[in-house]
Amino acid sequence: MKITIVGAGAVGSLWACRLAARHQVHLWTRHNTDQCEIRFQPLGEEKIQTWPFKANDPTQLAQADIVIFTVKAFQLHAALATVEDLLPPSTPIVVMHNGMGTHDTVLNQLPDHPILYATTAQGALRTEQGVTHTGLGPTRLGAMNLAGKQYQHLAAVFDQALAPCQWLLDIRLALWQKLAINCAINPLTAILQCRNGHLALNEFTPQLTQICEEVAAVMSAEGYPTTVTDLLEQTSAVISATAANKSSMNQDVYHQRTTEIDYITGYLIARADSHGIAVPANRALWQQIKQLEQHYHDH
Ligand SMILES: NC(=O)C1=CN([C@@H]2O[C@H](COP(=O)(O)OP(=O)(O)OC[C@H]3O[C@@H](n4cnc5c(N)ncnc54)[C@H](OP(=O)(O)O)[C@@H]3O)[C@@H](O)[C@H]2O)C=CC1
Ligand SMILES: CC(C)(CO)C(=O)C(=O)O
Repeated sequence: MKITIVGAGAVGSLWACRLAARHQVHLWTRHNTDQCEIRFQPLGEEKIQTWPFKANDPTQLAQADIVIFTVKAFQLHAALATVEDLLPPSTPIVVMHNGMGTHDTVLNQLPDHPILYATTAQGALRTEQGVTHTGLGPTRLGAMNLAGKQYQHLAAVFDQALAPCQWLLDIRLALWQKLAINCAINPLTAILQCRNGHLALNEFTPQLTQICEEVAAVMSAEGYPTTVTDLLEQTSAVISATAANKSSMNQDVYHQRTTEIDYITGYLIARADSHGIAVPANRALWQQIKQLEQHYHDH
C-alpha cells in the first residue's frame, strides 16, 4: 500500500517505521524538506535503526491509498488544511490522537472522504536522539462516516505493523473509554508533575472517584452507559500498567507546551454542559491546566 503519514512526531514515526517494513510510506511534515531520516529504537532493543523516508511530495500524497494523521488534536485543523486540496475525495483518512472533539471539523472539512478514527495505547517517546518505542498496547480503529465502513481491512494492515489492532463497529465508544482514562490521569499528573504510578496512592482515591463519577454520568448521557466502578477499575489498570510513565500532559506542562486539555477535559465539559450535568472536579482541573498554560505562554 501507499501510505502518507501527516505528523512525524513520536506516534507518527513509530507507525511510519513499523508500516515501512511492508508498505511504501511517505511523510508529510511542516518542515521544508523532501526527505526525512528517522532514528528509531524498537521496544526493548539497544540498537537504533535508521529509516529513510521521502517527504512532502504532493504527487505521492495524492496517490496515497490512505493518509494517517498523527498530529495532536489541536494541530489537526491546520494539518488538514495543508492537504485537503491535494487529495482526491476517495482517499481514506485515519485520524489518531488522544482526546475527542475533532470529528465534526474533519467531517465538515473533508465531507466526501472515508473518515476513520483510531486510538492507540502504544507508547512512543521523541527525543533529540530519535524516537523510542516505549510500550505495547492495543490500537482500535473504526469508521466515523458511512464511507469509512468499507475500510475494515485496514485493521489487519495496522495489526501486521504493530499488533494488536482491532476493528470496532463503534469507534466512539473506544474514544470515550480512552478519554475517561485521560481525564483521570493526565491533568492530575501534569499539575503534580508526578509519574502515573503516583496516583495509585490511597490519598488520590476520593479525587479519582469524583472525576470518574462525573465522566460516567456524561458518557451515559451520550449513549455509552458505564459506571464509576468500571471507569475506576480501567483507570487503576492503566495507572499500574504505565506506573513509570510521565503522561503526555505532564510532559507538555514540563516543557511548557500547549496541552491537549481542551480536547480531553474540555471536551468532557462541553458535552456535560450540553446535557446540563455538573462536572465540578473536572472543571477545576481544566481551569488549573489552563492557568498553567497561560502562565508559561505569557512569560
Ligand atoms: N507519544 C505517545 O506515546 C502517545 C501519544 N498519543 C497521542 O498521539 C498524538 C500525537 O502525539 P505525539 O506523537 O506524542 O506528538 P508529537 O508532538 O511528537 O507529534 C506531533 C507531530 O505532528 C507534527 N505536526 C504538527 N502540525 C503539523 C502540520 N500542520 N503538518 C504536518 N505535521 C505537523 C509535529 O511537527 P513538529 O515536529 O514540527 O513539532 C510533530 O512532529 C497526541 O494526540 C497524543 O496524545 C497517543 C498514545 C501514545
Ligand atoms: C494512558 C496515558 C495516561 C499513558 O501515559 C496517556 O494516554 C497519556 O499519557 O496521554
